[in-house]
Amino acid sequence: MTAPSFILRVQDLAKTFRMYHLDSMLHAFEGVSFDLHEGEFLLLRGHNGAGKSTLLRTIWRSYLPVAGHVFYRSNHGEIDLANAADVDIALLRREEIGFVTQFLNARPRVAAQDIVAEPLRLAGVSQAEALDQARHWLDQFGVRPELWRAYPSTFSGGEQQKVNLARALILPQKLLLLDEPTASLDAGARAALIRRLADLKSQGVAIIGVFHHPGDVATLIDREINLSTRAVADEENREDADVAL
Ligand SMILES: Nc1ncnc2c1ncn2[C@@H]1O[C@H](COP(=O)(O)OP(=O)(O)OP(=O)(O)O)[C@@H](O)[C@H]1O
Repeated sequence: MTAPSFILRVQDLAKTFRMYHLDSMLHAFEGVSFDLHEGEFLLLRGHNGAGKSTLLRTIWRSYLPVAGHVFYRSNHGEIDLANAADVDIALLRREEIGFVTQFLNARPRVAAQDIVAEPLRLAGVSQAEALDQARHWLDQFGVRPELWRAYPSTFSGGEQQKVNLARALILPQKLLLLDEPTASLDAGARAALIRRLADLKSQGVAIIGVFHHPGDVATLIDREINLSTRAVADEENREDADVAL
């Protein structure tokens, strides 16, 4: 049987930060390689400072790596995210790759429901339908109806996070990067998030996530990479893991 082709192939990826004020370099991670396929859920583990967030941000291309490749099979063809033009990265972020952090980038005077509906509007969904779905997801994540038309800049940390998740997960993407998305969520919202991730995974969305309480997503995990020990674990067959760190 031929192995399914990858969505993401990370090859010998390394990120170093230059600490100008100290005139020194800090190695966040190096030699990271793995493949990710449709519908796979990869958990990133490691101690504080092991490089988990930095790896996600490098794949998302907030950071440029100092070495390696991030081959991504987009709907427009294969592209190396490590070397792609900013304009291509912007397009992929709009259409195919999602990134959820614990922090909402709240824009002034934009209502919660409009923030959540925006990805659907950009995808051509009508205003009425997009708002309907936005309210559905705000409700699923436990945002009170009286807040739907309010501005999230004044929301609590957990409420902002719920708006963030509703927006990020409203439209299935090919690749989803999650940086501690459960950090400030209550139990109800955590359960809603896990249900939504299971649903997206079954639709073929490939997911890479960092979770401080991985037990939350235990049922979804296919593979793990530990950036502290460079160990790789494959749920099904450790010997056959196509991950080489
Ligand atoms: N912009 C930056 N400039 C300089 N150093 C940075 C920068 N971002 C991260 N680092 C350093 O890179 C290392 C990895 O940080 P990172 O945030 O990726 O770790 P992490 O594994 O996500 O940690 P945690 O579990 O604490 O969130 C840390 O030592 C951090 O200080």
